[in-house]
Amino acid sequence: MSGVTEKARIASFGGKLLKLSHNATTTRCEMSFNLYLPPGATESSAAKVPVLIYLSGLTCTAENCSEKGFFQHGASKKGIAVLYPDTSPRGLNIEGENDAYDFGSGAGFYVDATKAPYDQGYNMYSYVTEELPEVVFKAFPQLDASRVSITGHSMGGHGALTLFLRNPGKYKSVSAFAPITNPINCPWGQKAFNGYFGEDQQEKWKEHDATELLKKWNGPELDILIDVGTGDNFYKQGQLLPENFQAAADAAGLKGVNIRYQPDYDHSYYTMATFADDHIEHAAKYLK
Ligand SMILES: N[C@@H](CCC(=O)N[C@@H](CS)C(=O)NCC(=O)O)C(=O)O
Repeated sequence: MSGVTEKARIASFGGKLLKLSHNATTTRCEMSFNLYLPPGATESSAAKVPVLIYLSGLTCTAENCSEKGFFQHGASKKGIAVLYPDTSPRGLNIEGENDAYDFGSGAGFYVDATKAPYDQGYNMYSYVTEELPEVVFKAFPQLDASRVSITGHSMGGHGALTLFLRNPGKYKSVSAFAPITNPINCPWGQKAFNGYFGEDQQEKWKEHDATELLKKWNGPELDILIDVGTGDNFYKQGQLLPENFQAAADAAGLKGVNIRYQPDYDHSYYTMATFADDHIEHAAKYLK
């Protein structure tokens, strides 16, 4: 596999979960990622397999969702590969990068930092939209680069929504679990954008804010599935702000934002595991 090191191959729901790594240029370090290949998705398979990218939340690596998100269950049935990237560069030795759970390591926020010192490698936007797919599609010719969807949780839900809304047509569909939908107006987002862009870069902040991006959307009709648990403490604390996202859609006359408030569900992977099949089904409508 060109440039990709395989560290483990684990049988899962009839397919294989591969634990992989590669040396990334954009993030200036070795990046780990996981890839689920559904049954039959071998190099010699006649038909190529579409891909769903799952972006994880704060503190996560590629492992969290692979181990307990239950995406492989639906992906196996639908014949969809799942790509699980890491959430930040690792070990760059930037001062302070390991000091907090919500900034730096494990908290790349799917942006390209422009403020020093984080501009030295914190480029998760370019990594996820360009470098990682390039590496993966080269190493795994059984995957179909023309059929890619995106989903994610919390910070990764913000990543999924913003990558989709910034790149009309690049992803066939988008969905999210408990996404940070209006980072410029919540503590997590403000801390991250302050550190990665700088306080004086408000226009730049808006370029990575799903609610702001929605206001300017002029792509095809939307069909966005979002699940938020009413028992989610981060929702209750105003970190996710799905009402702002819905209000922006309504004000812009955009149909197709389907936010489901799931009674009692919290911010944990019990929620992803419960609704993963629905999100696979949503992606499959556009990938198959
Ligand atoms: N560690 C943080 C919580 C961070 C958190 O809940 N992270 C979510 C994503 S935003 C997560 O998926 N954590 C890892 C897990 O549950 O496996 C805290 O103590 O408040």
